[in-house]
Amino acid sequence: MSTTKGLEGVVAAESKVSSIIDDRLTYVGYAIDDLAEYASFEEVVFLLWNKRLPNQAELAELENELFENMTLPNGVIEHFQSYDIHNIHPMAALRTAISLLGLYDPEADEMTEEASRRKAINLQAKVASIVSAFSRVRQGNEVVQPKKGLSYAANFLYMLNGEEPSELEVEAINKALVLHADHELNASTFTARVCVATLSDMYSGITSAIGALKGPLHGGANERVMKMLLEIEEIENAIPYVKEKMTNKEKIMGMGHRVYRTGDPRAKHLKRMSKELTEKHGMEKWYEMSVQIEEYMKAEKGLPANVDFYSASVYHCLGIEHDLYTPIFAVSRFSGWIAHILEQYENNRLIRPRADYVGPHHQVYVDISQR
Ligand SMILES: CC(=O)SCCNC(=O)CCNC(=O)[C@H](O)C(C)(C)COP(=O)(O)OP(=O)(O)OC[C@H]1O[C@@H](n2cnc3c(N)ncnc32)[C@H](O)[C@@H]1OP(=O)(O)O
Ligand SMILES: O=C([O-])CC(=O)C(=O)O
Repeated sequence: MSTTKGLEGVVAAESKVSSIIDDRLTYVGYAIDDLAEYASFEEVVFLLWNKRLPNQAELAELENELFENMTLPNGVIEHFQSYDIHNIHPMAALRTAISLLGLYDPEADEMTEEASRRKAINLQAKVASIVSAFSRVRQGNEVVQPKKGLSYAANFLYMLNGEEPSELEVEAINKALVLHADHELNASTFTARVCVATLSDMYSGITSAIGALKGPLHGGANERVMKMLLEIEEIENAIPYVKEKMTNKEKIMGMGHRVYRTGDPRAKHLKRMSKELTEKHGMEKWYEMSVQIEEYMKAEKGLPANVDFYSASVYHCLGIEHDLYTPIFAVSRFSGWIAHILEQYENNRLIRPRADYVGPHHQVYVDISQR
């Protein structure tokens, strides 16, 4: 048997959700550049789940359903209060909270289209509330209820900070949510599909996917990009810092990608946003430092920046706690995971590859007293 380490280049599913062809990303055939420029996150959610853009009435209905389902069961908030929250990573808390949420849903194992749709709304609505409630509880603040009339992005910031966000803040978060929503068969989406291909339930699929997104080679990279920028501290330290990392064979977070060769088409949108926000907040050094790292890695190693790279300085300017960066990624990616889970259910077959056994053969069992 031949193996492909990391399944590189292996085509493991057919999908109508998103595509990466010649380094161009589309959601259901719509260019990411257009969606990032013009679409609300709710429109993208509708697109990914229904494979078409909504009309006004359909969009209003989805917005309302998401709003109506944002309030969390008390048990989820109480569970945040039940452990040493300061020593818990919010991705671990989110993973457990979603699993817990499944226990409150009498239809968790129901497989009808209608039940799946209700679960999809429930999960997408509540993930923003869970991430913000975790942060509020950790800071010793009251959990904030969503506000009618605000968009999903605005409500997320409102529940997080307890005050209505500015237009620029909403634009930044909406754009980030649109850009992170789906990405073909990335590691966490694949994980979700493998899980539900056993005909397990949607809560299990999403919980598994959160676990995969949490890792630093995937969604966990954005938090580490900010950690790196803070360690670098001043612009003149950037290149020596990167050179030393490369000499030590350490990876530069936010750089490189399994699929993109010329560059990640999402990065330029976040780069623009980073420039605008860092200038507005007098934090230009984070942007300038990032540009230097990006240019060095491209020129010296041929490695382009990925979506995680500039999102770090964007979120930093919005005053978001650094360990919430990956949970924000998850808030957005729920939409893609759900779209893929629905697609998997529609045309399911168990996903079960083989392993090339490379261990010893013909071992003779020896009694424990003789070992
Ligand atoms: C949303 C997302 O998930 S985007 C990705 C987020 N992850 C990161 O930003 C973490 C940093 N990047 C990486 O670790 C990788 O580029 C990945 C995981 C994204 C892709 O990995 P793979 O396709 O498996 O590439 P792999 O890790 O095998 O790297 C190939 C070569 O490029 C080098 N390389 C790849 N990425 C980096 C990096 N960020 N910094 C330094 N060197 C790198 C590797 O060291 C390796 O070099 P070698 O052939 O001399 O040993
Ligand atoms: O596709 C990947 O491997 C990782 C990625 O960029 C994403 O999930 O957005």
